[in-house]
This record gives sequence, C-alpha cells and structure tokens, in this order.
Amino acid sequence: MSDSQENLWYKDAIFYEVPVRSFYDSNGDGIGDFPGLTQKLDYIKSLGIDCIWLLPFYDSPLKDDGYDIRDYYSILPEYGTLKDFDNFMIEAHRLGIRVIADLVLNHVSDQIKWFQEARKDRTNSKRDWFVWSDTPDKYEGVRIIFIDTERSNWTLDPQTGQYYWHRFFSHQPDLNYDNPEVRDEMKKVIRFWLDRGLDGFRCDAVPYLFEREGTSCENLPETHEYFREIRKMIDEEYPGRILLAEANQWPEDAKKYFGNEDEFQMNFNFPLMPRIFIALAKEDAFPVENIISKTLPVPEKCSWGLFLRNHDELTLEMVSDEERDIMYSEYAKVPKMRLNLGIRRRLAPLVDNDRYALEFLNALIMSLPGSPILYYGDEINMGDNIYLGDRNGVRTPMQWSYDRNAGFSRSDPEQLYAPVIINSNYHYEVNNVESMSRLPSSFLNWLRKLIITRKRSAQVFGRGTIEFIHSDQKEILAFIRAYENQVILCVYNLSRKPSYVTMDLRKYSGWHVREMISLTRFPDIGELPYFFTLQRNSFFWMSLEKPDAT
Ligand SMILES: OC[C@H]1O[C@H](O[C@H]2O[C@H](CO)[C@@H](O)[C@H](O)[C@H]2O)[C@H](O)[C@@H](O)[C@@H]1O
Ligand SMILES: [Ca+2]
Repeated sequence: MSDSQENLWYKDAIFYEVPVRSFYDSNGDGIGDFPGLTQKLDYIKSLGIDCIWLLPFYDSPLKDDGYDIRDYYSILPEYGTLKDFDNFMIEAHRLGIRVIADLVLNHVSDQIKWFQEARKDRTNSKRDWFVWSDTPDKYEGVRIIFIDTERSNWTLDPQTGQYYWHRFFSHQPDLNYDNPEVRDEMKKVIRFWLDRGLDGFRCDAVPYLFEREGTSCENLPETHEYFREIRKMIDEEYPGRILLAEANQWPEDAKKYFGNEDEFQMNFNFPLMPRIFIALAKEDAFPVENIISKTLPVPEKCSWGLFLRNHDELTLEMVSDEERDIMYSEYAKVPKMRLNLGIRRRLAPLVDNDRYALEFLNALIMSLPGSPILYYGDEINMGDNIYLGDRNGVRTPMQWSYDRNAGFSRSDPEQLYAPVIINSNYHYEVNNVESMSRLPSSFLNWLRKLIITRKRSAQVFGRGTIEFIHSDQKEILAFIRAYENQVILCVYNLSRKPSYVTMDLRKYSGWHVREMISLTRFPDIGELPYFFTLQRNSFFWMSLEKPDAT
C-alpha cells in the first residue's frame, strides 16, 4: 500500500472508546490504570478493533472526569506514569492497534497553574490567556450547554472583580484563542503527545474556541482557521496522524469541520445518532435516510465517526423539540434518566436489552458511510446506574468475569471508583467478557462475527457510495453500498413486527446474492422484483456478485 493510501487508515477502521479509569485495575486500588489497560489489549484485539480512543488521562482534579485538565504534560498518578503510557503505546502498536487520545483545547481546570496565575491580579502575564469581562452581559444570548448546573457562561472571580468565560462547568475557564501564546502552547501540547507515539486526537468541544460579540460564539471562521493551522502542522510533521472532531452541531455546521480536506479527517456524526433512535421508535426509515442525505457527501479523504453511545449523555441539543419529545418519551421515561438536554443511559438499557434491537443498531452503524466507534462495555450489553450523579452511571467498571468486582479489580468493593452493575437484568455475573466469550450464541460473539464480516469488506462500508432503494414499506430501510467492483445490498426492518419488501433490482439482473455473515447463497436476481421477508428489527447484508467475477 502506498504511503498516501496507508495514511487513509481511519476510513477503514473500527474504533473503541476507552476510559483508562474504567477498564482494568492492575494494582488493586479500585481504579483502572495504564498497566491494566495494557494487559487487556489482547481482548481489544480479539474484538477486531483497529484504533483505541482514550478518554482524558492527564493530571486533573476530576471534577469533569478528566475534561478539566490541570497539567497537559503529565498523567494522572492514579493511572500510572509516562513510562506506563509509553509501554502501553508500544504494546498497542505491536498488536497493530492505533491509539488516539482526547485533546481538550477549549478549556482547562481552574486548578491549572496558568489560571492560578491569571487570577492573581489583572496585570499578571497569564491574565490574557483567559477571557475576562467587567460585566456578565458580554456575548449575550450565547447558549448554556450544561443547563442543569450552570446559570451563566460567566463566573465572577472575587479577587480581581472580573468575570471569566466558560462554556462548560464554572470550574472550567475557557482559554483565550485570540492570544497567540495560547495557540502556540496548544501546538506544543499536540507535539508533546504525538512525539510519544499517539496516532491522533479526538478533539473535544471544537466549535467553541473563539468568541465574537453578536454571534453564537460557535463555529466561527477563526476557529476553523486555527484547526487548519493545526492540521497543516500535523500533515507536515506527523503524516498519517489524524484529528477527529467533536462538533455537536446541525448537519450544515458539522460538515464544515472537514473543510476542504484541510481541517479534520474525521468528525462524529452527531446529526445521525439520535435520528437512528427516532427511526427505531417510530418504526420509520425516513429519519435515517433524510439525515444521511443531509450529511453527505463528505470530501473523499474524510470520514464520519458513526456511534450509538459514548461517555456523555445521549445529547439532544441539535434536534427539533418534536424529535426531543419522541426521544424522551421512548427512551427516558424516568426523570433521573435525563441530564441537560439528553439521556444518560447506556445502549442496552435504552432498548430494554432487546437482542433484536441491539443487533440491528450495531449492524446499522457498521454499514452506513463512515467508521464505527464502539463504547467500551456495549459489546457485553452493560447496564447503567442512573442513581450515580452526572454521567457516572454510564462509566462504571468494565465487567470481565463473574468474580468479585466483576473481575475489574482485586480491591474491596467499597474501594472501587464506582460500583459495578448488579441490577438483575444486567448483572455482571451474566454480562461479562468471560461468560459471554464462552457462550457461542452470546451477543459478544455475535458482534465479533459481525465485525469480522465488516472487515472483509471494510473499504465498501468505509469508502463506498450509498444509494437508497425505496419501497412502499415505511419500516424498510434499504441501500446499496458500492466501491470499485464490490456491491453490497443492506436491508433493515425497523418494525417491531416481521415485514417484507419487494425491490426492483433489475440493474443487477443475473447477479448472485450471498448473505454476508453466514455466506448462504440466495436466489439470483432476475427481471422480477426481488423479495425479502424480515424478522422484527432484523437486517440482511447481501453481497451482490457479478456472475463472471471471481
Ligand atoms: O469538557 C466539557 C465536556 O466536553 C465534551 O462535551 C460534550 O458533551 C456534552 C454533553 O455532556 C455536549 O453537550 C457538548 O456539546 C460536547 O462538547 C465532553 O465529551 C464531556 O465529557 C465534557 O464534560
Ligand atoms: Ca489501579
């Protein structure tokens, strides 16, 4: 493979999101760590993962689970040392697994020495690293993101009598990107970690870097310009490393972060994610088809990150009121399940642990255009704990076995950073890697099979075109993926009841049809409409093979 082809690795990759804290505790203190994660790399490899996304592991007071960074150049001591990190990187790369890490550019912890300096007095040399105002009226009308905890984007610093700007928690002051020293410091941070071998970054909260009066202070041209600078630096100094944007925005704004192939290579498909759940709730393919049309095309070397859940609440900021109502009434029947404008639940509980729905949803994100990103524990249908505060209920210890603490740690159960899941429907004694690996019919083994199947055709799914096939059945979502000489037909039944569909596939008349997971041969396509019956919430991936092709 040529260098430029190899540098497009992310387009064919499957990603796995991992918090070091939650994965495996190697020293029995109740907290996951880098040596623990290193020990579990074989498992990640066995899932078929190409790239790990690490949540923030930097020194932090952990008031926002590490998204409040106190020192960008060191590792939180509980997680290990820089040497442990280096060792983890070596082992991951030895297994052929790439690693990207969270990069929090927009804001810092109020405990970082930069802010401690800045708030000493108004003339301090670090003062201008942050955004200050004499009144809380500046940038009026800019939305508040953490609406359950914050009343304003400004907080008064009593010592210096000015307000500082923060888009998230009040303990997370925003950096001032109008200051060139800040822009340079963040480039230094990027180089520091890329020099240690990281394959790129998941860039947190990218829309918010710059502020301008009279705007929403989101997606400003200056913000795009800064990311173009960073991209240029990476392309020149670290070719093949990637930037993945977390830009939770409406489709037209989200798409802009790909730039002209000169900003982010990847971008989470936030517009798609809630609409998948809406389509499932309404038993209607339209929300998915409609949003896919709105988010495509993307530049050739770019890719959407396709996900169902992550470490945050399932955010509903960028949907209509009607769509949000559907989501709340279907998926958050109890008030405690809600947080800010979202739903703080894991994937399996969202769909009542329905195996059909779980297979359906995972297959869908593996077959739409982009690169799938799985959240740790969702492969074993982990439950959640809505009685833990903030988003902690979806961040509980990984469940490895039916031993004490789900095999996550040898500590006393009381010492764990969070309790393991013992709800009877999701108990770790059943939902754990060891038990589910041993059971041939488990969801975990099914997912492994699906991933193997996807990897056999990674380029079609990751890079291919998509063409929707319409039918009279609103519950049927069908599309053709094609890349070079490979053609795949995907058919999904969104209904909770069995359904059927007939399709005009005359364009492929004479072609063979093979179900891709079992390799079962179906009748060849002819001149008559092609007919499928589908079980409730089920799907087919069909390889369409030209008769004379090898
Ligand atoms: O560092 C602050 C937060 O940054 C990310 O936040 C994103 O998640 C929010 C929901 O929790 C979402 O509403 C917002 O648009 C995003 O930028 C990060 O993923 C969070 O964990 C973190 O608290
Ligand atoms: Ca530990």
